[in-house]
Amino acid sequence: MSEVRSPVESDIMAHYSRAAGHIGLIRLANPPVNALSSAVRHDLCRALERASADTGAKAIVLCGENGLFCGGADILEFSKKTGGPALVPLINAIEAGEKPVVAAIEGVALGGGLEMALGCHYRIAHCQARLGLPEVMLGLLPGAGGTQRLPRLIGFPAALELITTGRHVSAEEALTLGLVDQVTDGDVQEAAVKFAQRVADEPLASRRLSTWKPPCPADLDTLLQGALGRLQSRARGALAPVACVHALQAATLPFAQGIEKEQELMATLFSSPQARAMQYCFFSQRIVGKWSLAGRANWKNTPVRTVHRAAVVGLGTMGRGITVTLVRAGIPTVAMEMDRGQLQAAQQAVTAMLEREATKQKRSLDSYLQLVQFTLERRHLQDVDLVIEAVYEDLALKKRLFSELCAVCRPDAILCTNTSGLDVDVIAGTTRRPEVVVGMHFFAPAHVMKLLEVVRGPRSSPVAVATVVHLGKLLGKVSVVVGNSPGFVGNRLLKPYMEQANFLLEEGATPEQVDGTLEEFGFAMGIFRMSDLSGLDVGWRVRRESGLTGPAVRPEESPRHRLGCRYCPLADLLCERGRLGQKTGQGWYLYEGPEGRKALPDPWLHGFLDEYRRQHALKPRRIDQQEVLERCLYALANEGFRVLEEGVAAGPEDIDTIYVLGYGWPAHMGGPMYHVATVGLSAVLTRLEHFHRAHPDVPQLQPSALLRHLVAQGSPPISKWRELVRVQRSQL
Ligand SMILES: CCCCCCCC/C=C\C/C=C/C(=O)SCCNC(=O)CCNC(=O)[C@H](O)C(C)(C)COP(=O)(O)OP(=O)(O)OC[C@H]1O[C@@H](n2cnc3c(N)ncnc32)[C@H](O)[C@@H]1OP(=O)(O)O
Repeated sequence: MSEVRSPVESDIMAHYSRAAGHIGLIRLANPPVNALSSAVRHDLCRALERASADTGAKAIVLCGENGLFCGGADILEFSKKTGGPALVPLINAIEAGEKPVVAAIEGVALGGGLEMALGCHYRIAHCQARLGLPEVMLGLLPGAGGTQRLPRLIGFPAALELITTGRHVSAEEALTLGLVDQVTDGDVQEAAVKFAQRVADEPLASRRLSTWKPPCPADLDTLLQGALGRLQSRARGALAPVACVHALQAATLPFAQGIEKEQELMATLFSSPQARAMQYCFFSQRIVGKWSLAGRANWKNTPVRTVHRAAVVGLGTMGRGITVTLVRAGIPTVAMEMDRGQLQAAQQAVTAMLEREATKQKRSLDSYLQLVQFTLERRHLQDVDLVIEAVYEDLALKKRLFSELCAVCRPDAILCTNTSGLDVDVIAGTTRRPEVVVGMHFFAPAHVMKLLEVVRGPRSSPVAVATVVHLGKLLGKVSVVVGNSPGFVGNRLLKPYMEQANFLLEEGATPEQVDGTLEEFGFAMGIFRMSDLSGLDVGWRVRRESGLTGPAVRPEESPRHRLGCRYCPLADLLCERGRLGQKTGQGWYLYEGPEGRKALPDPWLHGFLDEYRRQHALKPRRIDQQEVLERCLYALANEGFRVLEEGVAAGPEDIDTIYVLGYGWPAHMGGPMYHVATVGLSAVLTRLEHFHRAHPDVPQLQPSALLRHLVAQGSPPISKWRELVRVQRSQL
């Protein structure tokens, strides 16, 4: 492809040149993702003017540099007042132009990027490209005509699904949906130029989506009402998905009216606290990738080892999910068990999971199965680059296993433990190579949940940490590097949160009341429903091992106190009665039977709570929603400040990412640290002081030193905490 570029044009962010065969070429050049910043929009307007004035160009190809079409509007600009041409009229101008415009999509076309492509008259995609309207994930809607053009092009049902989930689709799926006109596995710009030459003289009128009548299904109202109902119950107070449906509803109106409605809805979302919170989440998930260790090693200067072959040892629920995750990412994996019966059961389960995956990805099951080797034999671990241990959460067992792994694996093999809170350094200490040992804490179900806590032990090498973080990215996870503290970050913060919920039961609340309040706040699941789902025995075992309950407790000790601090034995009492949660059909709730899913209020439990309060002379009182939220969430965030003080997490973004991706904290509320920053640190401090005065035997309610310090500093914005904490720690 020949093109003429002047030196001046090479400096601008959307520049115009001429490709072969009378085709004008506009290239977006705003690395890393060609976001449509005000400067890009400005230059794009100029480039369009030049292209339409160029009498030598019969058609135009619009493409992006850096192997990527466009990542959408510049999210950084959302919190600033920026000028530049607005996107809606710009896209309207592309569509209204007299020359056909062909979008050449490679890499991604997302958000405003895809909306711009929808304003083009044709779309050609590279086979590896991904397309989507993910604005809902940022608390917004596709407000550059996307809610109006997409249903006109692909119909309401598909548009509704794409816009309300923000899901990216592959080029192949985009072709099936009619979202693109052609897919190529060659050079997409060359294909687009050839395509543009072919269509240069075709009439344009029928290619302008704004003139199309949307294909309205007879049951459109039912479809949209059904979606609204589902979203309102699932999105738990999130505004954006609901606004997306309303905007789509307006696509039945003439285009100009539909756009007006879209803009009106966008304006309310754009300035909403929810959108700010979700955009904070977006950037937090990128900030956590920029880890650094105590020395000078960090994400930029540390080499990564390629994992050509991995192994998973222990094929229970977690091990199976981890195996599927590795295989799905194309990594040859040894899947090992110690017991033949267990291995057979795991092989069946993993095969069934991979079969579902193959159907979803339109791939053959064999292409997955050939990547996995099920085995009972240790010798198959000899040539792997990385092992993930996923055996039962028992320190002695893990220690034994790691000393065996050290003997059998290559000296440079990285040895990871999927413990959810045990001391990674103690495990590492059983090997001769503690530097290759790293924690890799997956969340259940491991093949679904996006979060990975990467636990750096004090002796983990930077290369081992970097390799595990990189592997996490290949597996589609967001890795957060955390310190080796009991429970790491996620489970450590869960403890005070759970404790407060339990204390509230002693004081007069019911599980339904606490969960209802948390779910109304936006949690996918209240704390008691979540405990029932994970199994009450998990925490019971930890408490027995740490001597908080069970035979180690001295008989003279009060059941409601341990080591001078308040203790609530309610969960232990349920476990002693065999009420372990969903798996036994009874826990904090009643289920239709063992493994039942629907949590029903349990009259027995209510009677049990009454009796417990009587026995312990606890006078039940009315507890309002505000107290439930403040006690549970402030205690959790207070522990978050301690975790920051101790350097177990590098910044509030790390904690918030962990809670949003791993613990069902609603993204539209930002995360626990973002939440307290929004409430106001001074107000949170006052409430914690109040609660601690009322409950002096609960140390978790005592405000942390960092919280006090931040308040004393005038409550700086959350974006400044990371640096403040880093400086404070470096002075210790
Ligand atoms: C009063 C009414 C006012 C109305 C005003 C209306 C204005 C808006 C009009 C229309 C609506 C359009 C809205 C949008 O388009 S919103 C944006 C939609 N796009 C996205 O959500 C895409 C977000 N990006 C991604 O998903 C990924 O970054 C990726 C798939 C593009 C690339 O992934 P990967 O290779 O893994 O790289 P990173 O994620 O690490 O990103 C690299 C780097 O780039 C930054 N970045 C990515 N996308 C954007 C963006 N859209 N804007 C700004 N910056 C972006 C990212 O933060 C990383 O930065 P770094 O950490 O500093 O390196």
